[in-house]
Amino acid sequence: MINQDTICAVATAQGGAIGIIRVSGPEAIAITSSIFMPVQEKVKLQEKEAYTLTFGKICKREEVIDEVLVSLFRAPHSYTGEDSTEISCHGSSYILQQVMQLLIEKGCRSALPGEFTQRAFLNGKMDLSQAEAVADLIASSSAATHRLAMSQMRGGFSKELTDLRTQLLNFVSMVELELDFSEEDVEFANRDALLKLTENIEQVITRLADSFNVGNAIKNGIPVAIIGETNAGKSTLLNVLLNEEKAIVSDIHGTTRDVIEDTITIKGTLFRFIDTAGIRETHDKIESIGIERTFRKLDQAEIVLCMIAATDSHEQIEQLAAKIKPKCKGKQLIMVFNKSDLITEEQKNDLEKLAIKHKSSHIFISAKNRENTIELEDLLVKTANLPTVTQNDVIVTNIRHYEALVHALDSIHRVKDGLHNNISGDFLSQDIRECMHYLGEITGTISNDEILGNIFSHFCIGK
Ligand SMILES: Nc1nc2c(c(=O)[nH]1)N(C=O)[C@@H](CNc1ccc(C(=O)N[C@@H](CCC(=O)O)C(=O)O)cc1)CN2
Ligand SMILES: Nc1nc2c(ncn2[C@@H]2O[C@H](COP(=O)(O)OP(=O)(O)OP(=O)(O)O)[C@@H](O)[C@H]2O)c(=O)[nH]1
Ligand SMILES: [K+]
Ligand SMILES: [Mg+2]
Repeated sequence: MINQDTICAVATAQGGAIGIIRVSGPEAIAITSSIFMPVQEKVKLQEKEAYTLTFGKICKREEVIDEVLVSLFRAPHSYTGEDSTEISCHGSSYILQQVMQLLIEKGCRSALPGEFTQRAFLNGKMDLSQAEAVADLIASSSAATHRLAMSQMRGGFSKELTDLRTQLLNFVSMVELELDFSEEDVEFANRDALLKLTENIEQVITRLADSFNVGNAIKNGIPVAIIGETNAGKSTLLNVLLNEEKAIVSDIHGTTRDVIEDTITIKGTLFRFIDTAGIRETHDKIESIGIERTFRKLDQAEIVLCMIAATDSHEQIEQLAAKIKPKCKGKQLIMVFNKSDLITEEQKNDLEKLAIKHKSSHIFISAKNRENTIELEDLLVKTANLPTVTQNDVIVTNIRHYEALVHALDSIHRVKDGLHNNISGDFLSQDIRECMHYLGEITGTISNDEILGNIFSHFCIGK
């Protein structure tokens, strides 16, 4: 047994009708029993079977704190793999604190964030990527994020990586066996078969690493930067898209100085809208810093809304386009002509020609009057073009996993090059071992306290 402490925590959010306290560890049942009196007095909690529910009361000296239900789990058949109980109380924070205090008096310790799930991991109930998916599942707020987290929690990702690792292990064992017979110049590991396997592994890892683009977009939102000259109406548009007065709007040029961002789901796609400081020549020090940030955000965006007041002169528009277009390579650029309420049909046709000349998709809106803004939203969803995911898709959503995959890919490339160049077995085995190491980091076969601490400390208490 790795954990000798018995831990307890409130597992439910405040404000509900019922509040649940979770207890887990070797003394979980004995300690719970010591503060709990079953209504049927002959019954003893310690003697009850696993997966049963017992009704009774919890008293502090003479005073009844609450009437509760206690559920019972016996190791290894529980979430943590340890003996566990759950005490369902009425959802008063006073009651829950009183029960927690009693448990602690009898020898429990308050659980750290994520400690139940950490124990589940340490007791082999799940691997590390599955444990991380538990946190994602709790945080999921859309069908897509739910599907990704559910697929990862149920082990789709783990299975794929474990399979790869097993293949590599078989492969490296043979190479290392050859090293033992180095005098005799034998070849147990058929180099052609190895090369084929390497190419296969390279393909799988590449696919997984590439899926991070989609995974990250689904989980954190597709970054959309709203860029343009001062007073183009960027902040007005942000507020319309978010349906909230998030940014200050005024007729003063240079109102927005710092980057303002927030996410919202439009037709099932999560977007992260980023309002930026308007671009203009300025001697104002703070505004200049804001404009620098604008360009940095432009860098991170996948979609760029280049906002232009339709009332601006052609020359001004050309200048802006010249400044922004070169910075949008590999991004989707949409020219948004705002304030179309202020222009004539003729002016509109002129601008249309300009947009066609620049070969970029464009739209006319009036942010202030909310004209055509729904069409802009539709255009955004179409431009984002996110694939719909199912629970069977294996998609990387976690930056830690992505980084490990990039390292693994690097090592597998070296293996491949090594095979092509006929390098010696000991170098080959070193590169294979390295690849295995990085894959093992994802599932937690390889882990250290720092990594674990970092992961579980971001969980909520009681999970
Ligand atoms: N009340 C309550 N609800 C909950 C949880 C919980 O711990 N308590 N969960 C927790 O987050 C989730 C459910 N997860 C769980 C996973 C495994 C086991 C469990 O007892 N597993 C045993 C038996 C499996 C079997 O019957 O085959 C095992 O793994 O051996 C319990 C809960 C969501 N809802
Ligand atoms: N007529 C008209 N006015 C608009 C429209 N959209 C925004 N405005 C006005 O234009 C002015 C500037 O709007 P903002 O949203 O602050 O512009 P911005 O691009 O964020 O400006 P900076 O933050 O200074 O770069 C405000 O007075 C808005 O009310 C529109 O569609 N039509
Ligand atoms: K402004
Ligand atoms: Mg603004």
